[in-house]
Amino acid sequence: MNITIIGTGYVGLTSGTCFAEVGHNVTCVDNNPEKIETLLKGEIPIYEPGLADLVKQNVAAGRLKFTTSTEEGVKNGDIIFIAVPTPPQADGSVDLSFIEKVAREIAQCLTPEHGYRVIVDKSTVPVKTGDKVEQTVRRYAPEGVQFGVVSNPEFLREGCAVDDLLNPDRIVIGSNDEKALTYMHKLYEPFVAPVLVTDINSAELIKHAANSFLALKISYINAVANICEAAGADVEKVAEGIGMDKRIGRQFLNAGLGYGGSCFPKDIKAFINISETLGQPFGLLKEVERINFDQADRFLNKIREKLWVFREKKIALWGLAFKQNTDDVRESVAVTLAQKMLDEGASVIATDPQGIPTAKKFSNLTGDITFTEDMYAALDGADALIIATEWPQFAAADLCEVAKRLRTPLVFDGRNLLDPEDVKAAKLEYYSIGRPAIDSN
Ligand SMILES: NC(=O)c1ccc[n+]([C@@H]2O[C@H](COP(=O)([O-])OP(=O)(O)OC[C@H]3O[C@@H](n4cnc5c(N)ncnc54)[C@H](O)[C@@H]3O)[C@@H](O)[C@H]2O)c1
Ligand SMILES: O=c1ccn([C@@H]2O[C@H](COP(=O)(O)OP(=O)(O)O[C@H]3O[C@H](CO)[C@@H](O)[C@H](O)[C@H]3O)[C@@H](O)[C@H]2O)c(=O)[nH]1
Repeated sequence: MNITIIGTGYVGLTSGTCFAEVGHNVTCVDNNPEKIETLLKGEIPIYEPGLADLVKQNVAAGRLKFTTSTEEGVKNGDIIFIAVPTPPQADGSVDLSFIEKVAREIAQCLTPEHGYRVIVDKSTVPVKTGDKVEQTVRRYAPEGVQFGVVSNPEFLREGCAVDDLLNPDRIVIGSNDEKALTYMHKLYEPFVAPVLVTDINSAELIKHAANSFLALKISYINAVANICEAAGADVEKVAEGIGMDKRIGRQFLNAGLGYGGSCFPKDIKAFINISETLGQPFGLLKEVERINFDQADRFLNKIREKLWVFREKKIALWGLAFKQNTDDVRESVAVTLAQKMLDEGASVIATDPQGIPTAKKFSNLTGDITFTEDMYAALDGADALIIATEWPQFAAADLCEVAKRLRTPLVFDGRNLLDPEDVKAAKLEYYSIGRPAIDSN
């Protein structure tokens, strides 16, 4: 089929490439000329494992194209996806101006000669946005244009997006238009995954409800971790014990510094706002947020307690990305921690396998911060090591080397990555989340 994706960011580029990979002809549109230029040169603007090769292969096969022209995209695509940002506003509500603009642009490019078109929203949007998209396209399109509107929320995780797209747990298709549904079934035919068809409002709600539930699991285990700390129990054992119940499951029960990234913080805020707007306030989610934001402060207090003050302290920071296997630093807890320590006068030397260029470009860190590619060099002469992102490289660190390089063998592990037995063998003083502290003696 001929597919167009408007918005070639994390979601647009990875999903467009995966649609091409299963045999569709895909045109990816973006209004950022720099991004399209990079892609046309054969480079990709983000780090996502496996994506660069897939882009190259599908461009070479003639199935994947990039352009800045929405007109060209609309001409090429029987199915037109919208994958533009839906950022939060100050009150938590969603800024839908990017969606509205694209809906208008699509409408103005459509002609009756194009025949029937399906307009699919893949961005994460508040329930009832589909209605607005339909009204807007209807209002701005020339008379005689035929189209259907679909909500097809995206559930990919950064860092494993290609696999999530090619082998999804489920595909959710929401539409009240039978013809649009036929197109969508054909589009997803090459995928071996259950397809759930719903009305458009339910599909939109599924996305916010799913992200909120995952965030709730994280805050739940973090609250349990704090109880474990007070009681001298081990949250890792507790999570294992809870997670062995198939009804609960072990995933998303990793205690730590809490959730960050471009999705959970904004989507939980949005769902709180949506529920209030609909007159059904979702107080539970406010508590999820509170627990999450307190996690980083609790961790900082733990560090302050040992270092006394940050001023004139050199801190080695392992992690800048909001999670492992990505270069994305949007709403990264690691970056928040770094800024708070810098504000209190620490000098920070940070490392991350992929996040250094993005942190330099986007995170606006101010103060005495330097970066190094070498995770061990970051430790030289530092007063403490802080682990803030769950990269496997950090989990597999040579802890004797860590102890040798630090000025004082103090380690604060915000992601519970290190094995307590290895920590003891390396004679480190060690503090993590919801697990007993380990003394260096
Ligand atoms: N990042 C994720 O892991 C993820 C996963 C699932 C859903 N989502 C949702 O998908 C949506 C997009 O997220 P993202 O992370 O891909 O954002 P992004 O910022 O990485 O990409 C969005 C792209 O849209 C482009 N754009 C904006 N306005 C445009 C216009 N008028 N015409 C053409 N291009 C335009 C931007 O230049 C940018 O490249 C959001 O609603 C987000 O919540 C994101
Ligand atoms: O047990 C866990 C799992 C995750 N996290 C943190 O939670 C955040 C989000 O992680 P993850 O969900 O793996 O990454 P995202 O790429 O943000 O993916 C989420 O957000 C996307 C955008 O909406 C959805 O598509 C995905 O299904 C959803 O998992 C990160 O800061 C992680 O460090 C924890 O603290 N503990």
